[in-house]
Amino acid sequence: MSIKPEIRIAGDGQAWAHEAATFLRSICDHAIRARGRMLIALSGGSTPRTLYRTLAQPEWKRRCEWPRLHFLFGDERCVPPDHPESNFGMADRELFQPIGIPPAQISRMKGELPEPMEAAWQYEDTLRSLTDCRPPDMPEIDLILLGLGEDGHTASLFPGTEALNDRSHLVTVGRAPAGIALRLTLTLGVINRASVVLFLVTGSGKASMVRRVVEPQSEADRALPAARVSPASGRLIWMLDQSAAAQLRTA
Ligand SMILES: O=C(O)[C@H](O)[C@@H](O)[C@H](O)[C@H](O)COP(=O)(O)O
Repeated sequence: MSIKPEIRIAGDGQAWAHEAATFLRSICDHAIRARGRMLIALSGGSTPRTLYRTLAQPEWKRRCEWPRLHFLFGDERCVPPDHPESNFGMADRELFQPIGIPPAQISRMKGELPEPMEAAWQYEDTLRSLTDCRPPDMPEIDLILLGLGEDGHTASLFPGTEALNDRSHLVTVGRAPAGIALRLTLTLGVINRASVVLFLVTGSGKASMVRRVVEPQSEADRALPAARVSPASGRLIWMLDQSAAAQLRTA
């Protein structure tokens, strides 16, 4: 049973980035008040980069309790951290360095390891250690940021791949049809255990896929990776700009 998503629509461009940053801070403040600290898994891609740049601006830097946050990643390309395609590398340039987040507050996926499954196992250990969670229980991440690909992928869970149906790992190796093929990714089990999942999607190019995922009309729609994100006891929120929301019927 899929939970009902919360749809938030902001103006295009900087208006969306400001609304997304304001909403993200409210989620962080709530989690920090409840638990004293917050585990947040970052997404890669160009959409979140706009948000990270906004959060790194002076008027935002002082508005978040950064020392209370511990940064994880939803996925990572199998490349070194200084590679231009590295999700950690992008977050480090756009968010961690400008704000001064210390390495002790960051747990990155080691995309540089020669054996990707070894990197996946190491990250599983990191997740379990940070959440003090033993098998068979599923670690609970406070907030997972996700993007949406035009093919309906999210994190590095691509349509028709084994990673999408991996139920025996917390972290697995995904295969992308283009670009860097091998990628480390959280599995749906971990994503759907999160307290809050926040999709960040902008641009008219995503509008038809947003409608298919948010308002599925067929089994094919419901089988899309992003459509299978449905936190069992958490919140599912879509932070859209007007262009990406243009084909939604119910918003
Ligand atoms: O590593 C990545 O790139 C992300 O995990 C990926 O799932 C991304 O969110 C989508 O491909 C959307 O990317 P854009 O935000 O660049 O459109």
